[in-house]
Amino acid sequence: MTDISTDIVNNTVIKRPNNSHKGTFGRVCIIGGTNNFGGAIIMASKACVYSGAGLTTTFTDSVNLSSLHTHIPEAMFVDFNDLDSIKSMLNGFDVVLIGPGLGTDENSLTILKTVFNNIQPTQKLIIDGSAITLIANHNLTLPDAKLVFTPHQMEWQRLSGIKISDQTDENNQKAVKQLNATVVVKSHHTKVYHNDDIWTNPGGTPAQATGGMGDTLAGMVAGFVAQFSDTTNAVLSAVYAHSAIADKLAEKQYVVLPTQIIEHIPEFMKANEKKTES
Ligand SMILES: NC(=O)C1=CN([C@@H]2O[C@H](COP(=O)(O)OP(=O)(O)OC[C@H]3O[C@@H](n4cnc5c(N)ncnc54)[C@H](O)[C@@H]3O)[C@@H](O)[C@H]2O)[C@@H](O)CC1
Ligand SMILES: Nc1ncnc2c1ncn2[C@@H]1O[C@H](COP(=O)(O)OP(=O)(O)O)[C@@H](O)[C@H]1O
Ligand SMILES: [Mg+2]
Repeated sequence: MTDISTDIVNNTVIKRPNNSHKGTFGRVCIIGGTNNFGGAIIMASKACVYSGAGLTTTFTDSVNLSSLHTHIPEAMFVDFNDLDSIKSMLNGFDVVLIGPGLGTDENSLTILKTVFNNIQPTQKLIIDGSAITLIANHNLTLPDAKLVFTPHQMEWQRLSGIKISDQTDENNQKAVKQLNATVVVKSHHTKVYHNDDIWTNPGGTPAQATGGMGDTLAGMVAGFVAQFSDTTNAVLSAVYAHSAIADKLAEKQYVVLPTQIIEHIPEFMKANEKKTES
């Protein structure tokens, strides 16, 4: 088992090449936000854009459109009830994140199934929040794609069948291998599992215990995975950055809001970027 360290971030967050453009830094699709969870998809989308993804498109309920664009005009919008658009557009993205505020009703299930039926093996699919609960509730078969899951302990219990009290590294690792995925099990000591490797996140604070904190992390993971070629290191760097920013803010704040973390992502990445071009 290894602690995630600043070294991983320093070697992952590369200096941007001079001749780059938005297409260099990945096309991301973010799907979620039923009419009562609009905030979740806005936070995930904003975190993704602020992490540096080249192009971010948010597929959400149309009731969220004006608030999405008020908070993050850089994100594009598609109505997630337009299943034909999901089918025709999905393959144009390098990274797909599904789940923040997606909800667990029949409509949410239809959207998730549409994504599963159309995703390609070369695409990176990040599965968070309600999407994890839907997979567990409906025993869905996972698609062939490069999978990353970001469950909190209760979602992990639903998906893996391992009770929170039994979520040891040994038990978790067995379940992760069956999923053939990278899994971030979020808690006050977040762990990341990939094949035989296990990492512990050394940071994090109870000041982070507020709704939307995981939606923000999911957006960061999507943004990092879109830009940095090694997916596991990109996931580890996003997990580390999320809590390192929170820890810093918590030195002076009783509670740290997800939206405050988002504002500090570009500054954290600059302070921790690799010193040479690669
Ligand atoms: N502003 C928004 O729109 C928000 C939307 N949200 C969305 O709401 C949906 C449901 O997610 P929830 O997680 O709220 O509900 P869930 O029902 O999936 O899980 C929450 C339950 O898990 C328990 N739990 C046990 N261990 C935990 C741990 N280590 N971390 C977190 N919870 C733990 C909690 O006490 C709680 O009872 C998701 O799609 C999520 O993205 C939430 O993120 C809250 C904010
Ligand atoms: N006490 C804590 N210490 C450290 N990190 C925490 C603590 N409480 C919550 N977090 C972090 O906040 C995030 C919560 O994720 P999640 O429960 O999915 O939030 P939401 O779905 O409301 O956005 C995780 O990254 C978790 O590690
Ligand atoms: Mg969550």
